[in-house]
Amino acid sequence: MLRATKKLTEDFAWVSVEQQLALIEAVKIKECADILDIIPVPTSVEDILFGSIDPTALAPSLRDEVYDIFSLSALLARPFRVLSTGETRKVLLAKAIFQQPKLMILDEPWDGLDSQAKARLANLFAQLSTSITFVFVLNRLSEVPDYCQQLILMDKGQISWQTTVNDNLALILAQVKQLQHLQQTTLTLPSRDSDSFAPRPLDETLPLVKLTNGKVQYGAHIVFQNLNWTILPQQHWQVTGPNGSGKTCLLNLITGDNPQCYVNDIFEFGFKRGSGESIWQIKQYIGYMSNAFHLGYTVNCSALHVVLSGYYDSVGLYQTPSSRQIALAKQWLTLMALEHQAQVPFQQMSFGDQRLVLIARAMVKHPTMLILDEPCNGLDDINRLKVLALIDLLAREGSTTLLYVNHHQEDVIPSIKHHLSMLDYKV
Ligand SMILES: Nc1ncnc2c1ncn2[C@@H]1O[C@H](COP(=O)(O)OP(=O)(O)OP(=O)(O)O)[C@@H](O)[C@H]1O
Repeated sequence: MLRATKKLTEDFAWVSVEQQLALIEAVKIKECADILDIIPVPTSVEDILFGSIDPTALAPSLRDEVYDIFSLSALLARPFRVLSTGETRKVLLAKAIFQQPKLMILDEPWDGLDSQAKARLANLFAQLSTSITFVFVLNRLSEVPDYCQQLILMDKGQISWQTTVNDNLALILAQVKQLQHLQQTTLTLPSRDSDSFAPRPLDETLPLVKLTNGKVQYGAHIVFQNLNWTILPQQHWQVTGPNGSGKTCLLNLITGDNPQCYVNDIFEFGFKRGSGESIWQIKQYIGYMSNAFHLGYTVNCSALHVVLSGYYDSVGLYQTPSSRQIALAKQWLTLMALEHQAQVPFQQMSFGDQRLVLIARAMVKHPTMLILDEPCNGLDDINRLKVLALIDLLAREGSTTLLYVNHHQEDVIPSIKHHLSMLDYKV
């Protein structure tokens, strides 16, 4: 048994969100000062990459290309646990490539990667496909690489269909497009709960958010600076920028989850930040969903309770919802085709189903501001299109302002007409 395990680790590399989570958790435990009772030395990116791999054993051309694709030189000395979602994914992918396995299993490898890294990595995989066997686990049919020879469709834990990839792929894509069209034409949003406290801005004529000379800095590393951003009610924005450019930091200034909101000049929802308001006074205006939020939603209540927690901005449900709220939350689950899983513990659901539940949670109160940071990661084609259509419906309804971060160019939300590029604020 031991021999089999050892052989596997040499010949086999696996990249998935579960691996990403496990590594983050392992580093957190290793660095937990409460357990160690000493000041821990942070685990650097270099430790993660070359803990079990000898860098001198790598072909220089491969090493240089991977360094270049993922901008690794700038990351090597950084503590692993402070990396952005996309940077963490890049480290995992680089480690898998450096392992030089015979078999590489890549579960949604592109999720979270910026478009430049994605395109270059796809090229590298195409080159490596002559010497490595790849198994891609993908939700988007459009992402199936053309060197894949077999396509397997899974349904409810079973192989439902298997085919050789040739013209079939074009046929399947056409069918999916038809289904997407059907999905979009029949969608309606569950209504708002008029009895629950659904705050609107104190003064509708003022901007919802005004950030003046915004800056986020960690030690000597200035993530962005001189960022001026005014968001008016009903002005929907897309925020773009490469991995690590500060999109999440910026949005977390608004939600209050980044402590640097107190050293920035931020006016939002009628409050000047740092003038005695509580974080909950801010959060009541906001519906929020991000990769980090998903990974941090570790409470194991039912899917229905997760949706209901959106009314209270809590992680887990600690208040008694009204029968109207329960009925509306059930409607959201039905809309996501998850009504049969209402009582299923959240942690037992698939990653994609969890994602749908958390998106419903973010939208359930028809918030004043809906902040969605890469909401569609882990969703299959049909659910992705459905979610994008729902977000657009909510934006068009007229009481929600949308802030949207996304790396996939095809995931367009028609209502969004404004664009903030983090590249304009790079130092
Ligand atoms: N607590 C922290 N300490 C040090 N650096 C941090 C901390 N939090 C974030 N950073 C750094 O700030 C930079 C911006 O991170 P952020 O998560 O905002 O990037 P992003 O644009 O959202 O990236 P991605 O597209 O990968 O999600 C990253 O380089 C990250 O390493």
